[in-house]
Amino acid sequence: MDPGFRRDDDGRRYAFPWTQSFTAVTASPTDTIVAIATPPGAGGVGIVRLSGPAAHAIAQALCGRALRPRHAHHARFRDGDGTILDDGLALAFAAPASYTGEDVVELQAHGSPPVLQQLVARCCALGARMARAGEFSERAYLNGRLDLAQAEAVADLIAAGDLRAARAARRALEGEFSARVDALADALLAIRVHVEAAIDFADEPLDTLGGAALRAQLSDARAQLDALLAAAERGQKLRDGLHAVIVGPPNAGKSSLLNALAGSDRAIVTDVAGTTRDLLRETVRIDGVELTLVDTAGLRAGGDAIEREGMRRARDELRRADLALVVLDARDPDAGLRALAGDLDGVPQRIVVHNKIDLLSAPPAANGDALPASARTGAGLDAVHARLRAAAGDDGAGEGAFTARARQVQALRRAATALADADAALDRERLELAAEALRIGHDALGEITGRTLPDDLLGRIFSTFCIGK
Ligand SMILES: Nc1nc2c(c(=O)[nH]1)N(C=O)[C@@H](CNc1ccc(C(=O)N[C@@H](CCC(=O)O)C(=O)O)cc1)CN2
Ligand SMILES: Nc1nc2c(ncn2[C@@H]2O[C@H](COP(=O)(O)OP(=O)(O)OP(=O)(O)O)[C@@H](O)[C@H]2O)c(=O)[nH]1
Ligand SMILES: [Mg+2]
Repeated sequence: MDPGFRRDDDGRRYAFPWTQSFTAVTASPTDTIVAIATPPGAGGVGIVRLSGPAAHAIAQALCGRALRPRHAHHARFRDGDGTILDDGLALAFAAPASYTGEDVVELQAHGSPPVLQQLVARCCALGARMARAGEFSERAYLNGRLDLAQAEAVADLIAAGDLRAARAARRALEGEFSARVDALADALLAIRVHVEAAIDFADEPLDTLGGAALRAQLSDARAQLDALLAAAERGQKLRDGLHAVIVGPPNAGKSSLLNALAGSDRAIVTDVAGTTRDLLRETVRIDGVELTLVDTAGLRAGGDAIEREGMRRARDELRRADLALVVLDARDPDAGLRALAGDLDGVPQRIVVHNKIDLLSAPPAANGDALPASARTGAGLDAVHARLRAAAGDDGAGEGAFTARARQVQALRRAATALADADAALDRERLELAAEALRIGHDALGEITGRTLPDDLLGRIFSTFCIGK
């Protein structure tokens, strides 16, 4: 049913083989690439990875023996003059059964940066060249081992800041996102075939050509696409983590609260109203969940040119926020809230903190949803933590969530617009227009998995990966 894909023994999906439109991009790379695959710095073990047709010959020269694929060999890695660079494990994979789909060798040496660099240099002397960022995964993609969404999920997995994001990237890597995109693309293909066939019977009304079934299929596809778009939008947030912006009137204690939540003296705190001007971003982890906190300039009328620019940046940041952490002076919270006027409109979530409760003569009265706290004494901060944690955990990390990228969300939006256009064209029995809109929608979906791709996109995507990945 889906000839573009096969499954491996574990049931993992691989895009294979590539469709016709794709061969132009897959001109087979013939050079052998090398890179340090482990992170920079000293470590217990460091891995140098080779991929390409000369990988086995280069490794054989280094190790002084042939390597049996998929067996670990303990070997001495030697320089050109016979000097021992290191001893370690060599592991060979024969094409196509490897990560990249090419011949691959791993030299697992001691994790010493100068040793690893020398091993790379020796591989280059033997005919390899240094890999570009993301080039191993790019080859895995070009060889049909991973589709594009899966390759991007590899990079997202590596970059995941917490376990939730890592799990969601794993699901995208397993192909859950790709499978839903492909199912939708298949449905669109069937609809396109139907419309193209109907065009050939131009004098018949659509009704007599199975029009009702066609319209039902299209409306079904649109509903599926909307659900996928919503899931991908949540997936984008999962990848990026919750973006919480601290706002409030000057001097309310926003910077003090940032410092208290971050557990360090990041922001300047003074009793001068208008201390903070620039945005200050800090990544904090609460119970293993990562979120970004942004401290901003206090919002009020007036102020000098610098402060006004600070407020402009604060409002700008607030428009992109997932959550506003509103800090008010507990001694007069209502005045503070009034000063924020319409600034909080359109922010999806908010947590209101009444700060400086240590200055109140009586304990604070319950005040709606607001959390009484003191950035100075730490009172009430546990509740602020808990609310932030709940907000960050409530952004789609549930069962079945997968990471997605802006590129993918945009492609889904283009597809949704195209399907709406197709529907409108069918309303007016404009079959050619509908066919064209369906083609645009189909292509947009193909861009996500990389089955149909504008030329310049590949390089841009893989260049954001790490070297050695
Ligand atoms: N040492 C090491 N660990 C690693 C990697 C690696 O490259 N080296 N990986 C790098 O990202 C990840 C694992 N990814 C891999 C994916 C496919 C194959 C592979 O050899 N695939 C063959 C055989 C499949 C099998 O026997 O199960 C194939 O698909 O045909 C290897 C690693 C994580 N751990
Ligand atoms: N007593 C008391 N003082 C606090 C508390 N939180 C902050 N302050 C003080 O309030 C003053 C202003 O604190 P900041 O954290 O700089 O306030 P801000 O909201 O960042 O102010 P701007 O950056 O100017 O908008 C400083 O003198 C802080 O020490 C608190 O919980 N209790
Ligand atoms: Mg401040």
